[in-house]
Amino acid sequence: MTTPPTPSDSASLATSIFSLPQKGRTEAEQRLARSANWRFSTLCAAVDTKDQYGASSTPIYQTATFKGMDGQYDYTRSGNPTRGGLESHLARLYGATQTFALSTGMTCLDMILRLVKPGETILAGDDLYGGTNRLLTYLGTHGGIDVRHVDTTRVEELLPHLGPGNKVKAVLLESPTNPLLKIADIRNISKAVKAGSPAALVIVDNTMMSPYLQRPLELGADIVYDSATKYLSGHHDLMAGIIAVADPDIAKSIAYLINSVGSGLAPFDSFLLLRGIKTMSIRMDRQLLTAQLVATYLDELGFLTHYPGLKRHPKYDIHWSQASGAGAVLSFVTGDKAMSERIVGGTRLWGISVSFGAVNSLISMPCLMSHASISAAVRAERGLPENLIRLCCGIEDPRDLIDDLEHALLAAGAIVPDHSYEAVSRHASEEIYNHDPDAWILERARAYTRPKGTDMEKLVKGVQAGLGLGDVERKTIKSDIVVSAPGKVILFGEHAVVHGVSAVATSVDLRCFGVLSPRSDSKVALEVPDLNVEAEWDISALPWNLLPVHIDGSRRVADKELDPPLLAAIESLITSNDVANPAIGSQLAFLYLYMVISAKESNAPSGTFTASSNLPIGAGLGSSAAYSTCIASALLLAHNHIDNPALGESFSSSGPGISPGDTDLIDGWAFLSEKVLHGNPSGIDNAVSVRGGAVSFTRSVGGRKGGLETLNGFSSVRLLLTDTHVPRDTKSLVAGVAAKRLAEPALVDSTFDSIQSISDEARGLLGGQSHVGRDRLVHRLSAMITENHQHLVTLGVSHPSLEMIVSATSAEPFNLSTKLTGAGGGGCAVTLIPDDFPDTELDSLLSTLRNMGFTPHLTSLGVPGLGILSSSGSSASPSQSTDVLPTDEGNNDGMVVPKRAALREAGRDGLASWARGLGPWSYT
Ligand SMILES: N[C@@H](CCSC[C@H](N)C(=O)O)C(=O)O
Repeated sequence: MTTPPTPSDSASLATSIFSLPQKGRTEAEQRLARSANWRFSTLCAAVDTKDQYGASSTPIYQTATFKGMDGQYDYTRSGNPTRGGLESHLARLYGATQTFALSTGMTCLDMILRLVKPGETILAGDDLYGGTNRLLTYLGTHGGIDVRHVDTTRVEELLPHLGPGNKVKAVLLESPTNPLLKIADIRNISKAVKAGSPAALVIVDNTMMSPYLQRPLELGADIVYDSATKYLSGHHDLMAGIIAVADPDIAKSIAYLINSVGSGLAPFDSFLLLRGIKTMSIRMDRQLLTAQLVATYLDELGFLTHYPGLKRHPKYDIHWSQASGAGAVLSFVTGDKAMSERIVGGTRLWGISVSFGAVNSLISMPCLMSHASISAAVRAERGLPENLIRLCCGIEDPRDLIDDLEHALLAAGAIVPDHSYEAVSRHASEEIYNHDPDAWILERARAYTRPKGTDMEKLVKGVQAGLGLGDVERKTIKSDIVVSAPGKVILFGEHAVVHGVSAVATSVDLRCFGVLSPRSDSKVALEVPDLNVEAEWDISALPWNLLPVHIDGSRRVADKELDPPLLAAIESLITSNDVANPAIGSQLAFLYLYMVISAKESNAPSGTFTASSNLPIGAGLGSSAAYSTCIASALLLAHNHIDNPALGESFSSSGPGISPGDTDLIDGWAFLSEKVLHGNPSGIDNAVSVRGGAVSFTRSVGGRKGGLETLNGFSSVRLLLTDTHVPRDTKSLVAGVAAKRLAEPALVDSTFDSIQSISDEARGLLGGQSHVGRDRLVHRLSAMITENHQHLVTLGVSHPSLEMIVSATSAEPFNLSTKLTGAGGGGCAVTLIPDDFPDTELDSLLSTLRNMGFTPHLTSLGVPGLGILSSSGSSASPSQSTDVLPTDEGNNDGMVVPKRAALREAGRDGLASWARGLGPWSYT
């Protein structure tokens, strides 16, 4: 090979802190000689550290420059003692003359492939990591390099390319390949390349194995590289890559490139990597055992499973002749992409993520994630199944990992219980595991079988047969149904509303989001991560016999009242009947609506409802009504009781929407759910949540007529909602006002009259009848907010924390109007933000409030009500049940996360952008 000119400082890259200081040289050399006989795990842990203070772990030399003119180091791009220490340590692990630590595995490949010149040829595998394929494609299109993909599992496939006159400069191998775990015969390929193309370099991406399991330099390869982000570091907390070479000339060339480009690993990452390496062998020992169990389990269940630890792997013997373990990555085929997405979305312990080698286990669909940068056509050409699932085992207890996977396989309908299997007791199972994990896993797999056929109907029948359900036709939805609904603030009239005064409430742009996703195991499940709720029920175990009305078909119109015996029976299924506890209430309300809307068992669909909200819970902002609206609308959509905007079944000729009839229907069911949660709610919260905008509500008191009026003239206004975090007791605050009215009737009644006038004016302004301009509207609303707050102070329901917010916001330079909202006594305050309020002042107000210990949320009033994701619906294509989050590359290289999982993981602050990214929504 041609060696580029070697700069004098390149030598510093090839040196380590333990080998250099003259004082310790003899000692270091002695230790090196002794370490020649040490086994791998000893080598991992025995890091040779020399430093002036005797530090036991290699210090971090966090410096860019080094003083002096004749020292070993001058500049960290060229060499750094921490990186040098790491590289010396790694050289022993790889059996290399020299190793280099770089910023990523892909940087390693970039450096190595710079040794190939335009016009020369690279031979690479046809099953390989998507990022590698991307770089090779780039070199082919931009670097004038002839890149050829061949089946590297067959040495004879390479031979024609190595014939006379060939220009092969690099043969790039993965073994096992990513993600199909195919095996290349490194030893024989190296021999063939040396014979046919002596100038060519055999390069091995060893990431799947790490030097612990496979050392390709010993098999004849010229250059090995590893993504140290994986097993070497082991914790997914850094990115790094390692190049290992045997030939000093190749080492010089690589050193030259690394120094020229500046791709060496930073000191802190070098330190972290050095720390991770010490535990590599024990981590991997555990990971390998688990991978073997998982692969055996899937194989026994009848999935086509790729793992070189399985005896029936076509290259089992070759793999074990060149490696000492099968690794901790395996992949399997389900035959159905939608099913694979359900499996991936159904796991808890297995994290949905790219990469592998970390202590925590990961699950992914390569075609949608790590290999998405390879076009679908090329993937198909190379035989990479779209439904392939890749599993990367961590160090968790294998029993928990199998439990979790089994649960997801069952829920996805990928396996069904084998009815003929006689289960062993839990105790016996533990005994078997303790004595013989291989026998244990075979026993586990015997309990299930794969359903015959792949379509959903057959799967569901398989589940029913397995559960002995005879002819019960269990329904499921075909794809995710995604809904959202807003919370509310009472703008005017709280407390007075209890005594017959009108209240005005508007929707607020903080929302609950819900996804109803299909499953096919005859279960219904509820997940509300904000409340730590994760519950599932066998549909057949629900108290169907207690349903009050037995009619054909399911229920379209909501009952006016709850059915106490049914509610009590559902309560008994839930571990506690403390309805006031939102975690319990959420389950009760969901199951109640689920049963009553289904009306009979055979109508009840299998599914998982997942809800998460960015509304503070229990702060008087209508979080329960938003949740109720979500469950009601999702269940009604599942039964096709309301039109699905996704299917173009809209009422409006101008585009998809939710008809007034459907809006009323949803509101009725949301109100019933509110009754489950609150006993005797006014109905204003669900009305606002379903309809959005603003409503005026008058309670029927003392024979006077009450009612609800939609205020159509309300357009969105900015609002600051500030949570005091002071807990309050609504009941005692309401009782306090009633007691005050008894004690001071004249004062309280005149206060109520004033509040009624405010509500009347608000009704006029917001109802669209009075045609005032926008400025005047905001000005009047501000004045009425200040006035209404004073009345609430008179009623005795404010709190020092609320008064602090009122003073802070009304002070110069802000001059804003604030009132308490809801019950008062703590909870939230609302501040109207005029349209022309400067952003700089808003920022300063937000920090003022935060410094006072409050949490302000900037939001809008009068936003739309119930939303249904337009691309969701019971008849949509199953493949739409995942979200593709495009990367910055803007191609199809995206990360796909099942909607249910993405919702769980979005977190309070990420919900709104998650929802926006899903596609167009239809609103009431
Ligand atoms: N978006 C990334 C995906 C990284 S995949 C990382 C790893 N090699 C794996 O196989 O999981 C990219 O485009 O590179």
